[in-house]
Amino acid sequence: MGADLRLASEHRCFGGTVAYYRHDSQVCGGEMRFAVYLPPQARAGKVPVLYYLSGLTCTEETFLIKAGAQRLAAELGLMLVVPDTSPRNTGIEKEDVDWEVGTAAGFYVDATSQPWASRFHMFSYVTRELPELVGRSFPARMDREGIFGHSMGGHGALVCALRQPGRYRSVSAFAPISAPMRCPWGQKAFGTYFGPHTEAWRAWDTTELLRSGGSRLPPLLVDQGTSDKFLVEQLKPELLREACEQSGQPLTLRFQDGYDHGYYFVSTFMADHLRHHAAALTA
Ligand SMILES: N[C@@H](CCC(=O)N[C@@H](CS)C(=O)NCC(=O)O)C(=O)O
Repeated sequence: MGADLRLASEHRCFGGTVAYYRHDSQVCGGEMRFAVYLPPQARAGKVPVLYYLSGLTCTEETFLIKAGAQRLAAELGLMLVVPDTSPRNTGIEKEDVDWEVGTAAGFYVDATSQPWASRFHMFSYVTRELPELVGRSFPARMDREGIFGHSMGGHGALVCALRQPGRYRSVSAFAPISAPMRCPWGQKAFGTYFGPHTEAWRAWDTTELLRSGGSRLPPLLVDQGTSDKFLVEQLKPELLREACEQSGQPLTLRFQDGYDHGYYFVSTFMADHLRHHAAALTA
């Protein structure tokens, strides 16, 4: 472990280890938290890295206690890296008044509008600073990275991949916010983090990135519950399908009958997603 990491807790899990860390982030200007699952194979050598980006209101712990990913990650030899969903305790006025912006709602973008631009740089954090830290602190194969996420984190995974074509070997999402510019969650967050000029928002919207950049990602796997209360107003998977069709991006979009938005849904289809990533990361 690097000297720059502070270990908060460590737990044996399916022969590997779940550990929670804190460190001083340069790009976010203060303390950040993340979690790592090291599979048993990491004791013998380097293993591929799969980043999971969580949704609104989550912490770095939510996925590891609710998604049930560790058993299969241990079998497949995948390292799981789970960042927190935003900086916390920044002192920014109103950071904690609304669950849709601020704390636990970083949206995996680099804010340009003050006061958020002083701390909310989650894109640079999850794509640059955190991977660098992981690469020098753990037995990680940094030439084999995959990324996935849920809801706000599904949007984050897709945008991180689309902004860096060729970087991630595998990409998937659970109930992603597919077109943030065209839904209330995204409009509120982007207005807060980038200001009112919507032209600047396009660089952070999956459907806009697909439309302007074309097919640039490995085949996508996306699962969406049909009883998800956010489906129609916030998530809009039909816009993702349309953008993928227009740009020639391969997409497997599965509607799962009767599933809602929460971790009972995520955990049900977790194995399919882990196998989707392992096929690309361990080949
Ligand atoms: N607080 C919101 C729900 C927020 C929510 O559903 N968050 C999702 C991600 S967008 C989640 O994973 N929550 C944590 C959990 O289910 O444990 C509400 O009032 O409806």
